[in-house]
Amino acid sequence: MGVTAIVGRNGQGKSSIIEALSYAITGRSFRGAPKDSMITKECESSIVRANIFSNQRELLLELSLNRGGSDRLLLNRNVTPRRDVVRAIPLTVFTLSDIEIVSGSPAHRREFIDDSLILMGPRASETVDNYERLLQHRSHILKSLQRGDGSVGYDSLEIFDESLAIEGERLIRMRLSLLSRIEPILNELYADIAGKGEKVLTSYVPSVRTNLMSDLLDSRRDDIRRGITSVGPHRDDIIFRINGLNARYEASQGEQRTLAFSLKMALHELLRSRIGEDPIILLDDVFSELDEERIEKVLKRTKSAQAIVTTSIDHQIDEKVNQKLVIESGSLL
Ligand SMILES: Nc1ncnc2c1ncn2[C@@H]1O[C@H](COP(=O)(O)OP(=O)(O)OP(=O)(O)O)[C@@H](O)[C@H]1O
Repeated sequence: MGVTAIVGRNGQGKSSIIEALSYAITGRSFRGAPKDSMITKECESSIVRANIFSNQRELLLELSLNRGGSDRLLLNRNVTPRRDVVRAIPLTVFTLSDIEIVSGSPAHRREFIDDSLILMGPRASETVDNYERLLQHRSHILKSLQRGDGSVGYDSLEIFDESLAIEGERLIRMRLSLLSRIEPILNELYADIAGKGEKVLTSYVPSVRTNLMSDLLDSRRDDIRRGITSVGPHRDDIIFRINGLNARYEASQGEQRTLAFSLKMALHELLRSRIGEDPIILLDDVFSELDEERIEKVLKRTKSAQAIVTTSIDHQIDEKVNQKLVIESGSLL
């Protein structure tokens, strides 16, 4: 347990270590980077090998990535499906771009809440997937009705919209329920880091005016003309208010980052109570806009877990973490 800091100047490979670890576990780059950029230039493959202590067990995780070929994911030397690895090694990752959950477009907040739902269990995960699949299907139907190529009839939308409305309403209910569980933890965390008396309120902003089925019906003609579904959870937003002010527009960068961190950590706490242990925490270069006091509070919050943090700020970091490693030109000294 405890915090390991990886310290180094810009461009030495700090983010690459965090990215390699989270890519090996989740199969996704938090920078949105394609697989090929995970392989050293002019090389054909790369290997991530990590000894991980998770679920009270020592695990050996090995991922080999091959340019233009298929990849191999091994857990304790056995080929293992990605979803089993994700389940075996719960993870909380917080990076610079997570500020966009607060400062970015509504799509970032929807992605945060849906990704969080996926971690909450198979039922929620299935609802997120089903809605996404149905929405894509509806988009195909709308486009072919728009073209008028006769491949689908208008009445196919009738049956289809019923399923979409049921799944969409279910997704909204799940998002609302998760938000109501996140909010008290978020408040506790935010007030601890930012100062007592700071109050965060979350509100869900639905695109639905009456109920989803009748709104789909009302907008059907327009949707066919535009080829898109104009109403549903994929058009909703979440507003975070700090002391009454909309954090997207009115909070400082430091406040936005603190709020984004508190959100991720609130989810971390929910996950911990679900699985009975702390997920591993990876924090990539997130201290830049935070003052000394906030950095200390953030680190204190991660101490009960196994955490790796990267930073270029070496100033007194040794006193705040359990061990410090220095990185230079891609190698840990
Ligand atoms: N596929 C690749 N092949 C070779 N070098 C790469 C590849 N992808 C990234 N690099 C290089 O690796 C170096 C380390 O990048 P990384 O983002 O890990 O640095 P960092 O220490 O986190 O820097 P910063 O503090 O600026 O965020 C960069 O110079 C980058 O250009």
